[in-house]
Amino acid sequence: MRTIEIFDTTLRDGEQSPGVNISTNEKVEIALQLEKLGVTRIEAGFAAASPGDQKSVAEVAKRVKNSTIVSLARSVKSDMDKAYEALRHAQNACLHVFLATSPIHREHKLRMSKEQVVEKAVEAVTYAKKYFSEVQFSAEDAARTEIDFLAEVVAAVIKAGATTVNLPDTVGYMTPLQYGNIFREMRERVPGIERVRLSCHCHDDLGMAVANSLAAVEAGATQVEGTINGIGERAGNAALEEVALALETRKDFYQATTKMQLKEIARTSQLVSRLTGMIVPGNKAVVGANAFAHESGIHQDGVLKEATTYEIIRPESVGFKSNKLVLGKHSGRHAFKEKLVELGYHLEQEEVDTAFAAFKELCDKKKEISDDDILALVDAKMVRGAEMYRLESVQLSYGNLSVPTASVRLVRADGSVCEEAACGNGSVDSIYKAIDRATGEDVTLADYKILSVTQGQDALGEVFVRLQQGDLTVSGRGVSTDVLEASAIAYVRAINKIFERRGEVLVGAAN
Ligand SMILES: CC(=O)SCCNC(=O)CCNC(=O)[C@H](O)C(C)(C)COP(=O)(O)OP(=O)(O)OC[C@H]1O[C@@H](n2cnc3c(N)ncnc32)[C@H](O)[C@@H]1OP(=O)(O)O
Ligand SMILES: CC(C)C(=O)C(=O)O
Repeated sequence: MRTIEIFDTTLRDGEQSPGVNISTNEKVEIALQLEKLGVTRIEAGFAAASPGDQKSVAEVAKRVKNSTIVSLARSVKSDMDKAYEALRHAQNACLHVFLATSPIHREHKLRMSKEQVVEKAVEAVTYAKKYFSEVQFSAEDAARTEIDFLAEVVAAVIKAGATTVNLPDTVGYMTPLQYGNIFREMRERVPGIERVRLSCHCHDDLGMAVANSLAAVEAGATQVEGTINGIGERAGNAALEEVALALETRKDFYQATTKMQLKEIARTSQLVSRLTGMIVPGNKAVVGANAFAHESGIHQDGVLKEATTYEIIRPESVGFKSNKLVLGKHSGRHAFKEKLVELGYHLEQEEVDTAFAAFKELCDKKKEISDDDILALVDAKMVRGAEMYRLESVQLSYGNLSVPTASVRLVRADGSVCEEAACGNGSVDSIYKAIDRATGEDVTLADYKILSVTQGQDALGEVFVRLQQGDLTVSGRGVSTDVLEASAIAYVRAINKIFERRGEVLVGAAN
């Protein structure tokens, strides 16, 4: 089994994400977490970019002990001098010097011939070696470089003393097969290449950064570069947590592993997201909020019976507490019952079925069902005595210049129907007057409270009412995604309690 070294560039290439600017203290905090995560190298910045970047590299170099600290530098002496200054106090340091090799970059950006590129690369590595025993050379845009010329540059920098050679797919142009072939070609063509670390660095412009990195590993790369959560220039870099998990989960195939402490992945991802402001998409592999969430009934049933039916990674193995069964309209009875037990309900099958039917109705109105929704729903369905009246429908005509008018349709316990309409001072008042007419009851509304049980625009609204009739005081509670419907339900339930309290016999129970 080979051990692949992990080179983390969250603090350098990751910080090249538009809009991201990480302070020195934040960089130190992330670097210490990366050290815990067990990455081999931490690229702390580009010391020559600004005094702030130089300071950050220096602080990280002072604080981190177990990972090698790296600074990037152009093949320019003044850049390398600044990197040296920043890295002086590091326990283990590496200078990362780069120069583009592809025809596009040579012609348009550097305006250099092939000969000048080789000469400058060798000169830079030779200069760097005066200060550093570890020197990484990156042939920027290696992936679009003529293969013969790339082999020439790689051979020359190894001869000059580079200890790591990195072959980046700077613009994310490669397919896995093509990128792997570059590594195969270099290993065949360049004598002595086996003595240096061979590194890959992939960008995600075509969504293939992780696949390309793994292809490089298959083809002999010994180091993978990337960032936490895949952040970085443009579409970002290879997400290191994905690379590590692919190697771990498919050890059988890759025959390679890393020294990463996988249990630290969740914490690292959350820290990077918080300090960079780069939100992790819900469906992101390994660290997204949905990566271990199951929504559909068939999957939930499978996972409850045996997690490996639908999970190839144990959430605990990457630092999450557990998987999640998200209740929604695709969920089935198994998951619903499991949730009820988790919430402390032990219901008979018939009650579960009743609550499940109500749950499915709610799902059609609401995207995601929270624990509070379930509590409110079960409470509303189960904790209820026999009823004299059931609200079948409520309709409202409302305009800011007209008097609100409500009509209600109630079903009595004996199955008969009563329908009434009324105007009122407001929507709720008109509904309550219509219910009074329909039931023939003379009651006083002593209290009315409205609460949002759950969060979001489609939250459940909960209404409490207190009614008085002579010496009798009763209360009622209604829950619905519509507060007016909740108001009507609460009122009808309170009226039912008046009948109960008066001891009037109910013929069958409407529900
Ligand atoms: C693929 C990558 O991610 S590479 C890393 C990218 N990261 C960054 O660029 C962040 C830090 N960069 C910076 O702060 C600035 O670009 C600096 C300080 C490095 C340089 O700033 P300036 O001197 O103002 O130059 P500017 O950035 O405008 O242009 C880059 C110059 O470096 C040259 N250059 C680019 N790469 C290299 C290299 N590897 N080695 C030597 N020279 C290089 C360019 O050809 C250009 O030279 P020119 O001025 O002769 O045309
Ligand atoms: C400097 C190199 C490694 C780089 O970031 C790239 O080529 O994308």
